[in-house]
Amino acid sequence: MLKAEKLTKRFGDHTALDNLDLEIRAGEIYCLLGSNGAGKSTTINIFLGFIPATSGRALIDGVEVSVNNHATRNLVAYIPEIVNLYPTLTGLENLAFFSGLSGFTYSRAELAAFTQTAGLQPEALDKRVGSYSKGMRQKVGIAIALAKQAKALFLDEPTSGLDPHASNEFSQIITRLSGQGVSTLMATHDLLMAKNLGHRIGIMHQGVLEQELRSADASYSALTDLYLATVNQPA
Ligand SMILES: Nc1ncnc2c1ncn2[C@@H]1O[C@H](COP(=O)(O)OP(=O)(O)OP(=O)(O)O)[C@@H](O)[C@H]1O
Repeated sequence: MLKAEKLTKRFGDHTALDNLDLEIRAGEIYCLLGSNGAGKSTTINIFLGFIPATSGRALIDGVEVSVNNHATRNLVAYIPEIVNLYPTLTGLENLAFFSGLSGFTYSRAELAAFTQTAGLQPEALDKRVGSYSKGMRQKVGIAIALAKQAKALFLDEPTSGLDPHASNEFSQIITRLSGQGVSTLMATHDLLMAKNLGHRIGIMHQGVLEQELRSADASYSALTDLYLATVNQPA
């Protein structure tokens, strides 16, 4: 479903992403770990078509990603730490607007059903997003993914700053989407979440995917040791 082939990104003479080979199957949740500046967001930004790769290819459902490629943009949804919505529009209006950009027109009842699946309280639907908590904004982000019928989800530190309850709710929804065949690439600093939510985990260091493992194959403590050994390598 998601594939990177020798994907490389240079900013000037700095290599932010170095020959990344990666494959994520339909329904798989893949968590990318790595210290600040390891290349996680760069990877996501290339898949989203926000920035061009210097060399190599990113493919979504067999279609090569390029900047402003609407074919691949329509297949994906993006949930960053703070979901970017229009604060003066309500949750429902934001959802109608963003799903409309992908060519979908839904009735109010259909939009409300997406927000319900995403876990947003019905009484919030007609309130302006400016009054929403971080967790509520993320639920609108998930509702947008559902409404767009996204095949791939890109999450960049989505639970950073969420309380444990909201974070747990978020994980449950991602797991449910995975059961429906949605592939997820999530950049996170939360090793426990990666272990509990991810099917596979990659650890990046200085632009290189240094380690890949199935989360079922390592205890939390073994994952922590591997992470520290990877990110503490000398430059
Ligand atoms: N637009 C840019 N121009 C120049 N350098 C950049 C740009 N974007 C990222 N970089 C550099 O590329 C490297 C990888 O950054 P990236 O944001 O992908 O890291 P990250 O793993 O997501 O880090 P964090 O955990 O802090 O979000 C860093 O050295 C960063 O400074």
